[in-house]
Amino acid sequence: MAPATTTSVQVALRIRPSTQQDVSSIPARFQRTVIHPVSDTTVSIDAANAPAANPTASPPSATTPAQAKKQLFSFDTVLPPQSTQHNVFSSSAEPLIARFLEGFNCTILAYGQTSSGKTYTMTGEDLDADPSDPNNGMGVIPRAVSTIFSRVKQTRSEKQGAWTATIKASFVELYNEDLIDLLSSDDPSARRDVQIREDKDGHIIWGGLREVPVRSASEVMELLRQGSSIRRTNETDMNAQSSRSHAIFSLTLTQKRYTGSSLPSRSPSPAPPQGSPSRLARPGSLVSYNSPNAASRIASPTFGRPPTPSFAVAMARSQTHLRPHSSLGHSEDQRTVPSNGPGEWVTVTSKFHFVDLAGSERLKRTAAVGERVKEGISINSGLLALGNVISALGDPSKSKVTTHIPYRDSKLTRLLQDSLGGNAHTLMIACVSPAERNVAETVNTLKYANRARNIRNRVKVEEREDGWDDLEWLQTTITRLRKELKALREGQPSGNSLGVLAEESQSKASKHVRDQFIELQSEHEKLRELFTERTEELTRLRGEHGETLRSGSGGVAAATSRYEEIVGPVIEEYERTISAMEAEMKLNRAALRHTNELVTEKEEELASLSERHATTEAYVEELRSRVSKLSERESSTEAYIRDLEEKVKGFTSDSLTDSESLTTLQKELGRYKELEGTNGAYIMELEARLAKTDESVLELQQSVERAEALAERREADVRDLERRLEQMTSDEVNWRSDLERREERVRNLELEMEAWEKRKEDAGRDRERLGLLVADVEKAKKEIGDVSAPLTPVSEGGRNNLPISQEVDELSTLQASLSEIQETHKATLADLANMTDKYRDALREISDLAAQIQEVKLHNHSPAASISISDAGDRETPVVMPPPGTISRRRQPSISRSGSRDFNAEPLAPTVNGTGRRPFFRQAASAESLRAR
Ligand SMILES: Nc1ncnc2c1ncn2[C@@H]1O[C@H](COP(=O)(O)OP(=O)(O)OP(=O)(O)O)[C@@H](O)[C@H]1O
Repeated sequence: MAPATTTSVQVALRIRPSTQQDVSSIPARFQRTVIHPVSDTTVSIDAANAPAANPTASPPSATTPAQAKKQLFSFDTVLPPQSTQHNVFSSSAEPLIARFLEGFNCTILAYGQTSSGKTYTMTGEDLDADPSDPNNGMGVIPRAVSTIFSRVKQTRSEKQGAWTATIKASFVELYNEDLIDLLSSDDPSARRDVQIREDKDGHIIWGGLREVPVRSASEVMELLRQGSSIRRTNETDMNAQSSRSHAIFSLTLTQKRYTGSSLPSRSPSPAPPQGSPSRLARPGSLVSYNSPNAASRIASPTFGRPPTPSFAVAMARSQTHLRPHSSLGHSEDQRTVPSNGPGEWVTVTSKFHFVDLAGSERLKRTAAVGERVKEGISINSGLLALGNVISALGDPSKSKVTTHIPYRDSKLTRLLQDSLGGNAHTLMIACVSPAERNVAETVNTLKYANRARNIRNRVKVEEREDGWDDLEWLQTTITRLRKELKALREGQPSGNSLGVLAEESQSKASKHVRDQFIELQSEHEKLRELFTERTEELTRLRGEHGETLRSGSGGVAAATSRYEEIVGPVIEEYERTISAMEAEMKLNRAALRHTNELVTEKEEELASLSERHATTEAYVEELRSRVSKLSERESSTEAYIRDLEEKVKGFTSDSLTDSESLTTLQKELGRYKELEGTNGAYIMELEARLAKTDESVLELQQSVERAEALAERREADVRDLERRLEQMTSDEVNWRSDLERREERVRNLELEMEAWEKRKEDAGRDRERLGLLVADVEKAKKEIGDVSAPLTPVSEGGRNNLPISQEVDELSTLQASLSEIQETHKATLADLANMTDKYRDALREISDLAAQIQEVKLHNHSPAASISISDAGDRETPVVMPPPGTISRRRQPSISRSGSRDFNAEPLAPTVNGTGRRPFFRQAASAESLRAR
């Protein structure tokens, strides 16, 4: 078996984009993005508002003092919000598929708060889409399934008959601490629970789970759809379709690999016979590679657990002379197969778990009530246990002192035991939301995910001999081996049994040695016979030789030479034969030694088998003793019950005879009942108080929410007022400059007006003068009339002395000066009219200005203006309150009857120098009338 290697849990961080639900459910001021990718492996989070999630948590990997609230976290991959589903799969999940096909167990685990995108990442959208299309919404599971099937197909065609694979799928959910089979064909009410057990090697077994053989990706999608439709989901305030359970979708890949150089001549594994061949074989051991449709409910082994073969499979193996390689202690890679020798079929089983956890949630934020509360508590407690396991495994400071990993604290951690710190390549995809509202949960997720990177798993491909867990098979094998050992010790082959042993347990080489040994033994026998024969002949010859010696010493020399002639070659041959025999004996001894070694090896194997058998027996014994203890306990309980019954009987008979004690007891009973009644009332009262407290908590929650909403509205109002204030401040500046400009113009106009008044006074004086002139002219005209009427007497009387022509001259002179004065008067009147027009224009302009000033005043006296003024405070002098005596006071218009502003009205027309405007208007009017005349 290949040695285990150490590998770290890989962690990818996925930041989801902002969703429609975020926009509608999170107040605008909390929608700000707080997490930002800094590089392909690092993110920074603005955790200013995040409460300390876990005071014992290790500090993040790097935090600069300058950014006390900005924290940096590092991961193996960071996937920004714009990452597509295809990006996520190819950058983090795809590399695991090669490991899975090599025979390693793998796990992909989606972790994060509710609504952070776990289900979207694992399952995604539209399972019927094309998995090779990088632009659709398919998640990690469908893409992985499709890739696995296409690679299996490719390997099958590459290796032809030397490789087979079968895939099975299972789907389980953990809901409120109950494990539910999502692919079970049973009626929901009769559905059997899935149990978690542990085998003697500490591997976790999921008992009673249905595993469905699958032959194509589309079959898997169908199962995925089927299971997902039953999985518990519900709407919460944070997610329209929130998973209310942890779900694990698993694929089990069983590969049969042929290790020989040439193609095998038979199928990898004979189909087991019908029926139950083994007393202890579980249904899981009845794996039929030829009947993929036969979905079986099995005691599904999790990571690292080999399949349990049936006795029939084991027997079939022994009949085909295959020795399980694992019993030789070889791994597949280390195995040395003779280049032209026969190969072996090796079974490798690996599991791929896809885990979609339910998200952690704050019950207040999800607005959970009733059943949702129970679900939320169960989800959170499972995740808390998971967090503790991650902390114990991944916190460097803790891992030094902690040896106990709290896997048993929840079913979730029991299920994931092999994936966290066990035999599996594990990838955690930590999902987070970008919104500020979720920053506390996001920081928590980042901390745990960061810590998970420190978890070390020990991974290996499990290739254990089929049958090690099959007690009946082990017992049969031990019995057979014992027989064979006995036969070997006695040196006589034991028919079929030895033949089976030789074929099963010895290599070709040892068989060859044994054959040679037998051959040599027979040869040795033959030589021994020859040796005896020759020795007899030698003895006879020696006897003959002695007789010859005795009969005559003369022929000694001749006899000796004759003896040497006859015996010499025989002795030489003997010597040769003996040395050859000695060499063969040496060989035989070596062969025997080798055989002895094999026997020793076999004995050791037998000893280890016996040991395991003993362990198994001890286990069985322990179970038996437990059973007997239980039955003992049961019998003692029964005895106790009988005893109690006897006592009750006795008590009844006693009570019949002793009516007093019965009465006392009845009284006592009555008292107890009373007490019970009081207690019941008290409990009810307590419950009512509890309900009230719940109600008030609810009310409190509602009022907090209302207050929050109100605060939000107020904030919006304040923002609006601030905006208006700014607008008014800028308006105020414009108005101020405009006003100053206009005041300047008014001042100029008033100066002009003064000049005109002066000119008007001059014109008045001119008019007076003209009036005098006109009177003179009138008088002159009269005089002329008087003169011209009694023309003759005049020529006779006192004035009669002036010549008429002289008076006529005088008159014409007067008329000429009159007409001249009239001309001047006309010109003056024209000037005056002109001036009056200008003055009216000026008045109109003043009227406009006054109206504008009034508007400004009205603005400045409105509440907003008050705020503005009070806010402006000592910065500026308010525009609406000019100092007394300035020109603006003079320009205040009064409201005439018609509603229009009347600038001729006296109170509104004081002049700068204190004189009223009325005389001026009257003068203007008289000038006007004069002109009209
Ligand atoms: N990367 C993404 N791109 C677009 N939408 C996403 C993304 N991730 C998640 N969403 C959307 O966000 C919403 C919540 O996602 P999802 O249901 O996967 O969250 P969850 O973590 O599984 O939640 P829960 O734990 O409550 O089940 C879904 O509407 C989903 O479509």
